Amino acid sequence: MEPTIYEAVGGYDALVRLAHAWHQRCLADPVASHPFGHPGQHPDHLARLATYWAEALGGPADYSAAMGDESHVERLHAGNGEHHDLDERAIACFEAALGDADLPDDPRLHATLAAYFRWGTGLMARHPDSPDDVPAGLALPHWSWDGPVTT
Ligand code: HEM
Repeated sequence: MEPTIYEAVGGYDALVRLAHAWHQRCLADPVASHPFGHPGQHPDHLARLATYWAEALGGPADYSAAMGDESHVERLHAGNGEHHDLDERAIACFEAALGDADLPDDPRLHATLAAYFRWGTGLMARHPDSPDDVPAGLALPHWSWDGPVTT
């Protein structure tokens, strides 16, 4: 059977490296650094982000089991107005981070991860007006080698 994206990238540890690399790229960017570094953000942000990505990419469902659902995550990102420039900068930082994180040198894997992140950024931007607009009980969305998983 074909490996999951989670397996192909190298599992949780590889996704933690990717989360760190993305965060470093964002912090170094004049636009993408703005959302980060405010007081009150979760101290385990990068581990939680990697756990979320693991689940979305075919790994264990630990985020949903222990941390939250999609509604929780989208509420964290909601209510900041439209911010297309920020989103594009964050996507560019992610694409650069793919080269920083010591991942398998596999162009299909890199393209799949980049497509996932672009899609995910769109999901996070769905509720610009208020976190109250995010419906309750959303399931964490999954991404496959063929794009979004629809159940
Ligand atoms: C424009 C792009 C993005 C920006 C600027 C951004 C920013 C942030 C910030 C500032 C936090 C910390 C929130 C807090 O603790 O108060 C956060 C948490 C998080 N973000 Fe994003 N994010 C972006 C895209 C994404 C994408 C594409 C995903 C998933 C595919 C994602 C998943 C998460 C998760 C899982 C958390 C942690 C939630 C938790 O603490 O349980 N983010 N993000």
